[in-house]
Amino acid sequence: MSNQHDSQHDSAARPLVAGPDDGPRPPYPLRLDGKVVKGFGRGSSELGIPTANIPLSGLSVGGHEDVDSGVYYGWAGLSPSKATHQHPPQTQNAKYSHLSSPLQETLSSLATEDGTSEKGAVYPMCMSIGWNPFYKNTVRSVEVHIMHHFETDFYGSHMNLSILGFIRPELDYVSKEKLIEDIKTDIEVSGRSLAREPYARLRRDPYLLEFEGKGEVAS
Ligand SMILES: Cc1cc2nc3c(=O)[nH]c(=O)nc-3n(C[C@H](O)[C@H](O)[C@H](O)COP(=O)(O)O)c2cc1C
Ligand SMILES: Nc1ncnc2c1ncn2[C@@H]1O[C@H](COP(=O)(O)OP(=O)(O)O)[C@@H](O)[C@H]1O
Repeated sequence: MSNQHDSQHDSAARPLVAGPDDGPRPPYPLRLDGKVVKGFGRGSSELGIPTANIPLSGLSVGGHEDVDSGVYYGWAGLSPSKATHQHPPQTQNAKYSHLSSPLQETLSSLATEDGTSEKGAVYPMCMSIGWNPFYKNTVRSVEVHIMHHFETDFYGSHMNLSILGFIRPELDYVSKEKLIEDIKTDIEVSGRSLAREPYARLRRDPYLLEFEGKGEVAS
């Protein structure tokens, strides 16, 4: 059944954190991984929100084929590449200027903390698993928006994901603008949810930087 959001829908009325404050409860963290592959090319060009896709098989690698479709938040580890070696300026989160200033600070600190090393880098992320009802996709996809400004793309990198909570089911929308508004709220919810200490500390989960034996590493 399709859940179409009507014109009464108000992103501003949504709760701004998801999941219990004392930390993720089973089945979280959910771990999955895969190589970053091409999607449908709509994320950056149509929505202004790039999403790194991993093959659907990433769900079965983690044993999570049955995971509900929807929007989730957590941490993403990226294998070393030109993208992870850049040291962008402080203004890197200018793209989040629509968000409240406490949240911009949270995102900024989450993005610049010692998450980068020669082993790769760990970033806050917000992701969608599903059929993208707005676009009526015929295949399920796993798409990750990393809350960080990259100077280059990173197709071919390996991405390790630790999902810490569920935000909402996937929905259909009356317009592209409504979809974008909800994704921006998802990004805000993810930043606030991950900033809580029991979630923030899971950024150091060693799994996030384990890439050996998981396929080629991008140059
Ligand atoms: C946080 C987040 C939430 C999303 N929520 C929905 C949704 O509720 N409904 C939907 O149809 N698509 C949703 N999408 C998927 C976008 O439609 C998708 O990223 C877009 O189609 C770009 O796809 P592409 O990268 O394969 O080109 C969401 C994406 C993200 C990153
Ligand atoms: N912040 C980001 N989050 C996710 N992907 C990003 C980000 N910045 C750059 N990228 C790059 O952009 C690509 C996604 O772009 P997008 O327009 O959604 O195209 P497609 O869906 O065809 O892969 C990712 O695979 C990645 O290489």
